[in-house]
Formats: sequence, structure tokens, C-alpha cells
Amino acid sequence: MSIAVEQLRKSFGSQQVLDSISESFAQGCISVLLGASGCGKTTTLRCIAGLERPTGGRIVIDECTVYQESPPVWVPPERRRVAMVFQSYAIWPHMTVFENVALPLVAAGMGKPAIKQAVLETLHMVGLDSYAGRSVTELSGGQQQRVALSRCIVSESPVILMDEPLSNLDARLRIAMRGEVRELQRRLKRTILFVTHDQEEAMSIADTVYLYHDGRVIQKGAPKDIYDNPASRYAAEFLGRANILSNYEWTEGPRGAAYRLAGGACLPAAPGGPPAQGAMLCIRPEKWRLVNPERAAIAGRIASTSFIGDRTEYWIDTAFGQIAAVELNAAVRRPGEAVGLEVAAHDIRIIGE
Ligand SMILES: Nc1ncnc2c1ncn2[C@@H]1O[C@H](COP(=O)(O)OP(=O)(O)OP(=O)(O)O)[C@@H](O)[C@H]1O
Repeated sequence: MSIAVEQLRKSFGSQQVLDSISESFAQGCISVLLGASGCGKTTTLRCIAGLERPTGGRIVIDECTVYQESPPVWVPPERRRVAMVFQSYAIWPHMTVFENVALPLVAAGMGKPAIKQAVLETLHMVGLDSYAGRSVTELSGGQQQRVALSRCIVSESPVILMDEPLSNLDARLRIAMRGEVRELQRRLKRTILFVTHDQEEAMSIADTVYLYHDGRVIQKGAPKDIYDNPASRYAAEFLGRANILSNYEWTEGPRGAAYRLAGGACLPAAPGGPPAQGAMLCIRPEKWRLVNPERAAIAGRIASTSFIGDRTEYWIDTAFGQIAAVELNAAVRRPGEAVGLEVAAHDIRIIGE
């Protein structure tokens, strides 16, 4: 089931939290709503689930309007066929794993043998079959979250809304669970809306990322596309590390177009004329090539080094300011070391404010 919101608005008192959002979330895909705390991600989910009444606009689930401002339409939450997983798991501590997962089927009036079969199949899918009879309080955080996921899966709701479902888990488990959510999705083909403020989590789990800022979606796209092509400074910085250069001059000489930076260093410019007034250059740290300083057009000096394991991150002093760079599997360069810098024209993005 696909989901669409049109001109969706929500205010709490005088505070406008959703500012006319119009987006569609594709059927059978994981759409991740990403953004800083308070930007309206959870409110979007709650409006879709029917837990919050919007101030205006329209919400369509599988071609059926579930909310509309005018003429008014309101389908109550229990008739929207969406399931929701929360950060806090929302499982019942006095019940066993089996009973927790069975809840939506019991509520739907399903017969006992069918419930048993459905619940055991689902627990098997998430690797909890041997825990069916345990009290949920005897489970780890990751296992409890799997119980919550199982309850969504078993309900056969075609839409699953997940609100920061992994944020209570420790770092290692979080990463493992990302893979599990993706794998479940691959098998079940449900439509999943997943809220997170964690950029890495969003990138690793999403088919499409919707980047929120102040109650609006400011950019959307496949993770690699929006990482490689941020449209604005905010998007570039929210989606990863970025060197943003605003102080440059566009020049054109016999050797092609270039951006001349403070201190005279030039970066190659793609053809197409000068960028618009106020546009900035954005270069991801991994796009710099660190080369022999004697042969490079741009001179730098390592300011600090951070060895991460599979890569080394550097701050490098240049005539046009300090830049971030990264090298994979290279010998670690020491602070004070001279280094040359190169970047290809196609690795420089032009972005707006
Ligand atoms: N019931 C409410 N009453 C008043 N204000 C609310 C209510 N629910 C949310 N808000 C406000 O709406 C804004 C958006 O909240 P929302 O929970 O959608 O943000 P979010 O992007 O999900 O952030 P977080 O990652 O912190 O959960 C916040 O400023 C929040 O304080």
C-alpha cells in the first residue's frame, strides 16, 4: 500500500509543526524520515496512524482517503490497517512473548489454532521461537524490540510505521537490527515508514530518505544520491561530513574553468559557467586525494589525525582554511606533515544556503 500526504499541516497551539508537506511513500519500500529533533517526523507518523488529527491537508493510504480537511474525512486509527513500533517497544510486561505477539490477532477475533500457527511462524522469522513461553521482562532490549516487530508483522498490516525503533539499543545491536529490518522488509514487502535522527541509520536502511527541516521535507532521494548531491548547506552537513567553501572566484583560463580560492589555489570547475550568486562549493572529505606535496597544485599541512581503523580522518590546514579529508587503509600521516591535495571537478558540488 502506498501512502500519500498532500499539503499536510499540523500546529500545536501557535506552533506550526508540519508546514504543508506533500509527499508519497512508495509501496513495499522503506521510506526513512530523517531530521533533527523537533522537526516534525514523529508528528507525520502519528498523523498517518490517526493518533494525531492534522490541522489541514489530506492523507491517502492505498488510494483511500483517511483524512481530509474539506469536505471532512476522518478514518479512525483502528480502520487504517497500519501498525506502529515505538522506541519504547510498547510491549506488556505481564505477558509472555507469545501473548504479546498474539495480541492483534486475539483482538481481531482469530481462532486459537490459527493464532498459534501465525505467532510461531513470526517468532521463527525473527529468531525468537525458543522464547515463546518466556516473560518479556526476561529478554534483552534487542529481543524485546524483536517482539514489538513481530507484533507488527503478525498483524499483517500492509503498512508499518516505526518511530526510532532502534534508539534504545546499544550500538552493536543497533547495527545488527538495521540489517534485520531490511531483511524482514525484503521478505515481507510491507510499506515501512521509519523515523530516525541518525543519519547513518537512515542511509543504511532506506530505499528513500526524506530529509526534514523545520516541518518541511527539504530533500529526498536514494541514500547515495542525496549524500552525493546535497541541495543545500543544511542537507550537506546533516547527511555527513562536508567541506563547504563560500569564498572563491570563478575564473576561466587557457587550461579551463577553475574556482580560485584564498591564497591563490585553484580547484578545477566543471564546464557550465559560473555558479549562481551566493552558491557554495561542497566537497566530501573522501573526495580529496592526498598526494605528493611537490606535485600538487594545492599545498596543505596535516593539523590533526584521527585513526578510526578502516580509515584515517584528517584536518588539514590550507591557505583557504582548514579542511576535512579521509583516507582508507593508508599509512597514517602525522601532524605537521606536508601534503598535496587534489580533487576532480566532478566531485565538487555547487550548493545553495
Ligand atoms: N502533543 C503535543 N503538544 C504540543 N507540542 C507537541 C506535541 N507533540 C509534538 N509537539 C511539538 O512538535 C514539534 C515536533 O515534534 P515531533 O515529535 O514531530 O518531532 P521529531 O522530529 O519526531 O523529533 P524527535 O526526534 O525529538 O522525536 C516539537 O517541537 C514538539 O515539541
